[in-house]
Amino acid sequence: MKIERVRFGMLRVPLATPFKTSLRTVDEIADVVVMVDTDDGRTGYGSAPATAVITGDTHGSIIEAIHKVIAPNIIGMEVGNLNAITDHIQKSIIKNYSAKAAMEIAVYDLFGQLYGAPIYKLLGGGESVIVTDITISVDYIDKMVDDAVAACDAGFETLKVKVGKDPEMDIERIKAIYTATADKALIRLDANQGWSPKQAVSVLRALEESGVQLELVEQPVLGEDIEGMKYVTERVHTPVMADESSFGPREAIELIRNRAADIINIKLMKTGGITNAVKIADIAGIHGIECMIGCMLESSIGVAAAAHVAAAKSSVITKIDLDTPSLGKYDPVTSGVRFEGPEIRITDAPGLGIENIDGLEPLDVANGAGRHC
Ligand SMILES: C[C@H](N)C(=O)N[C@@H](CCC(=O)O)C(=O)O
Ligand SMILES: [Mg+2]
Repeated sequence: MKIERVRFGMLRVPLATPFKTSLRTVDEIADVVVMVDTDDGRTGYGSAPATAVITGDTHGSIIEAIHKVIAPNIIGMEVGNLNAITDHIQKSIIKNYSAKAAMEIAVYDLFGQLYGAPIYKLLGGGESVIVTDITISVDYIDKMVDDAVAACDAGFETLKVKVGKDPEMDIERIKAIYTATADKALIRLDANQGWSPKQAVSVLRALEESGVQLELVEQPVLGEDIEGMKYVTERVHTPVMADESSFGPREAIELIRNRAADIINIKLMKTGGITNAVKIADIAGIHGIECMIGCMLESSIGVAAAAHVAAAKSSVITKIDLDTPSLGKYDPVTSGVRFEGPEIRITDAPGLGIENIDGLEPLDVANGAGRHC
């Protein structure tokens, strides 16, 4: 089975309610979809969103990196030589992690099809049902409380509450949500880099002193501020998780060495795909550090790949934030991994098990389509 060509599509799914973080507000999932075709008529699927404020990637940059650089480097390669292909993907261009992730996901999908096994089994196997949290967007307090209560009623037992807009308001937001959802849900916070180190310590200490129990706080300060992460980690009881501070294995090692975070959030769009995600889980495992697997606001194609990694690495990846398929008005993918409220069920279909993607709009990239968006 040889890689013959790469095609592109755009996939858009409206959200049930806008997704709001300290960094951005979004009302639709919009992914570049890659279809990697083989000489024996198979197609592997991968996808990537434009999360410019986190990864620096746009739809145009994802398409250009794949079309001009990554695809020409792997066309003609045997799918069975997975390690050689992922090596080519990673080394063909620096950064461009979302483009690399989309391509790796598609190639792993093909690898699974080649051997007739789901990706999580090829990664070592594991439990095929995992449980995700759900995001509560940052908003007016009443709206956040209503969203949190509705999420609990829908069966979610862990809420990932977005903060980082205004420290004083954030304290009030969390106290109100904590009271309204008492004993029904575990609360994790994500400040998306919105606080200074001193603000983070003061907000978290205020919450701790008022008896609010938090599971963890994600990325309290700027991603590049490793000293700031360490400052917060050393001064609060609440476990601190690195998200924007941790992209690939190198950043994970630096964070662990500096004791700058207690937990690492692995996302395929930051690692450049499955290979580095597994490496980070292994590095963290060696150091006794737990990980979360997360996602960007992205389609269920990329999230399905992350679910396979989570299932295979469950001894280290103990926290799951794979909620975007639940935030969309519908799931355009109706086979493979199933997203049913908090439960994510991985089927034993080969690779990712994707048969069809509803509403996928083909992009004629060779003739210039999509490369300027
Ligand atoms: C969607 C997920 N729950 C999440 O919050 N992911 C990111 C933000 C992604 C985005 O802005 O697209 C995170 O910061 O953890
Ligand atoms: Mg985060």
